[in-house]
Amino acid sequence: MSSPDTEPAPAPATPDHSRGVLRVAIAGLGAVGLRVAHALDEGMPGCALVAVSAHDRVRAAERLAHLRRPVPVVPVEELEALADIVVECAPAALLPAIAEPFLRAGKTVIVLSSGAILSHQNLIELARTHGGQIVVPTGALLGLDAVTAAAEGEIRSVRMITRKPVKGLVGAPYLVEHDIAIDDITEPLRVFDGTPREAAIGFPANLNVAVALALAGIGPDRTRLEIWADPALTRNTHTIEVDADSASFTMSIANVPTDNPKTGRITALSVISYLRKLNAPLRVGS
Ligand SMILES: NC(=O)C1=CN([C@@H]2O[C@H](COP(=O)(O)OP(=O)(O)OC[C@H]3O[C@@H](n4cnc5c(N)ncnc54)[C@H](O)[C@@H]3O)[C@@H](O)[C@H]2O)C=CC1
Ligand SMILES: O=C([O-])CC(=O)C(=O)O
Repeated sequence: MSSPDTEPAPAPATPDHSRGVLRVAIAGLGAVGLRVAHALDEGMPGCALVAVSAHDRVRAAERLAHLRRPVPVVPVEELEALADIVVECAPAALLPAIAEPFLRAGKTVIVLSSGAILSHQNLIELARTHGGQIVVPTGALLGLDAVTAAAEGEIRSVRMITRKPVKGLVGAPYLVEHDIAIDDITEPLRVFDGTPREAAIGFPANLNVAVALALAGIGPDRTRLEIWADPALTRNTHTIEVDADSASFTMSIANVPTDNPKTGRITALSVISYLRKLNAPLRVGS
């Protein structure tokens, strides 16, 4: 038996690409998806972009042509066979088609169209049955860690006030249905006062954040929500007021829009920070 002195030095650690690398797929290559794709392509320890889905596959291939490691553009149904985790950042109606195959395989789905979870709650059961996970990132919001922590105690009330520039709200089904014209307003106008459950239907491309807040806290029927159209604003702003037995807090965020005026820049960054934390030696925030 050799003594410790004479034992060969252990081989230097080298990255093992055969296992441990999470294969990431992106479904939807718009404001969020493209930014996340770039971040993954630039390199993220433990994560590799392996495939994307897009509405227009030719255009998507063009948008991805300059990636260092090009990936295939495939229909959403083909993503699961290629990846361990999918970032859903497509139109809300596609949520089941994107999420179901991954959840059935016990994998993880990062859901940006969080409003659509309310009308597809069977996905939660599917995740439970097969050992998959639906992750709703903080997205365009803030402080969901504080809200979920407060929910471990008793939350008495959660209120959110969203103010958006007119072009971020125009065309929302609720406005059309209720004949609320906002194109020519000169003063802030409250266009909605209700719950995230109602807003998920009336403002499907706008109020994912309110549903995320509701899921973190006291649910989509007890959370109160106001939406204002404000012609003087250039940023999507959300203010949250929480009253709980552990703490009361008020938080605000003013989001710089992307090319898609409905979506704040921080949304994609929230996904990127989530992916980066998965393998980080120091993880801050829950
Ligand atoms: N949770 C949150 O905090 C936030 C959620 N969102 C939501 O995230 C989602 C993505 O947002 P954005 O990137 O801003 O939207 P986007 O409209 O810029 O991008 C969506 C992309 O999906 C593509 N698409 C359409 N049909 C498709 C198909 N069959 N297969 C694959 N891709 C298809 C579209 O062509 C488009 O490029 C939306 O549902 C949006 O409402 C947006 C901002 C914040
Ligand atoms: O809620 C959303 O889906 C998007 C939003 O308000 C924002 O980007 O500020």
